[in-house]
Amino acid sequence: MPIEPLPLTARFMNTTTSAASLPPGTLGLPFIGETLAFLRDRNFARDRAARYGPIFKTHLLGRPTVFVCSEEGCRFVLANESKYFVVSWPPSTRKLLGSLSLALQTGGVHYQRRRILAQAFQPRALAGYIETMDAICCSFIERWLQVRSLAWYPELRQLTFDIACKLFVGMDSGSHNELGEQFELWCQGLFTLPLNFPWTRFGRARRNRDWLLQQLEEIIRKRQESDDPGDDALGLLVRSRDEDGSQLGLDELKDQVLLLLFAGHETLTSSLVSFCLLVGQHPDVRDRLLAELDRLPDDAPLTLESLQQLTYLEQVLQEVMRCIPPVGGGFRTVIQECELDGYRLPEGWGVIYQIAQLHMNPDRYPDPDRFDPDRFAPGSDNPSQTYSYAPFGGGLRECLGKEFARLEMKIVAVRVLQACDWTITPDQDLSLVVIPSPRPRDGLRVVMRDRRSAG
Ligand code: HEM
Repeated sequence: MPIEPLPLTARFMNTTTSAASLPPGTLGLPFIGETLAFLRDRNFARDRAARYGPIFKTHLLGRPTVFVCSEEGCRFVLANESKYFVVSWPPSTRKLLGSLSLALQTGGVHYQRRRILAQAFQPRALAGYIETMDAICCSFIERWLQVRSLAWYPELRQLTFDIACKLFVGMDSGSHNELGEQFELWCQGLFTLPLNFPWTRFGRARRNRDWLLQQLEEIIRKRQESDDPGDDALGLLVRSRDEDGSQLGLDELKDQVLLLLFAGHETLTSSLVSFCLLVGQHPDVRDRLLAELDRLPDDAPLTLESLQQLTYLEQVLQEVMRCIPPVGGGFRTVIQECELDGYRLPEGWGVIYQIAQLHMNPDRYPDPDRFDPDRFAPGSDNPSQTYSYAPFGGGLRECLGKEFARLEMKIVAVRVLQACDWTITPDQDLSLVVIPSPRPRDGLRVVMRDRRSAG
């Protein structure tokens, strides 16, 4: 997302005066504040924004925190990375990702590493991923059509993990070996209280991290010792040099690869299951998607160009991520006191820019709970070019894998639509679990039928 110049009006400006008041809201109980409600209540931000307005204060994970839910507010936070704000994931996430992970690096090192990692997401690299993504996806679909009745979320999770393992570290069927199991347990600790005991989720996840790093070390060492480190993302990282000409060290490579495996499948699975849910609930949208797919040349391999022509699919995916953003928001710390919309943001406080609430603004999205892909129709007042729409964040830390994610979502969507007719099984809980990323509570149980054999 391009960063537009900021209006330096009196409402959005740095200030060292303490005349401005703190945002409205409550800090909750001593020490734990409102942490438990935040972790358990999916309407936490919605309810408080309705009560206090789009900028409110609370107390989370050990410190006072301001939620920012307005378009201008999100733009201010995202455009002022490193000036007033710096990324600061919760303590459990920080410890499990590792300090050498791009998501935690800041300043010049972050900039430099981002340039290196970005090479794995250039258009030429992306074009080279299509065949693998397509082949893995089609093999999962064949299996689903044989099983016919399944919980889709865990299946989609395996699919995205297999793709990430193959494209990032060259490993086949990652979800079917111990790596997949350990990885799942590690993910479960990412957003928890950082209590390091053998019986806590966080404590177990720390041990899973140690195990995963050992495996990654073996894989990385082999590549480093080989004359040909390979063409996948790991090969690229092993060959890369920073501006001083030095290579990334083993510890950093392990953290960066772990991040890619995580980022490369957790959020993607969420967006795919939401697509299957929402399209399954809207037959009119599915019919329009199928009509668009009929225009794809028969049996021709998918390419970046042919996928680009699927403009209605693009709209549907945008609306899916508006309604159920895979990442609910981003965590920051105020590094220099500033003023936002007349409120003081003190140095040291936490800030969360809230994507989920941003996407529910009725002024931008009339009847915001309605699933309506025509909101993103070309030529209309398309909100995707503004800060009212930010599923991938924005500014210096905009999602590095955005184009990879969009590509994989499109390929899976095309193949699923072409091959499968699915019905959402009644009598299941479709309400969303939101941490670490949204998914239907019962895993989206569906019954499948092969469209191709139905003629
Ligand atoms: C639908 C899928 C995805 C969504 C919605 C998504 C969303 C996001 C968001 C909102 C951020 C910014 C967080 C912040 O502001 O602190 C982010 C960062 C990031 N994403 Fe994604 N992401 C997706 C898929 C991916 C994929 C497939 C990859 C890589 C394989 C990836 C890699 C990253 C990385 C490395 C960062 C950190 C960037 C930095 O700090 O400079 N993401 N993502």
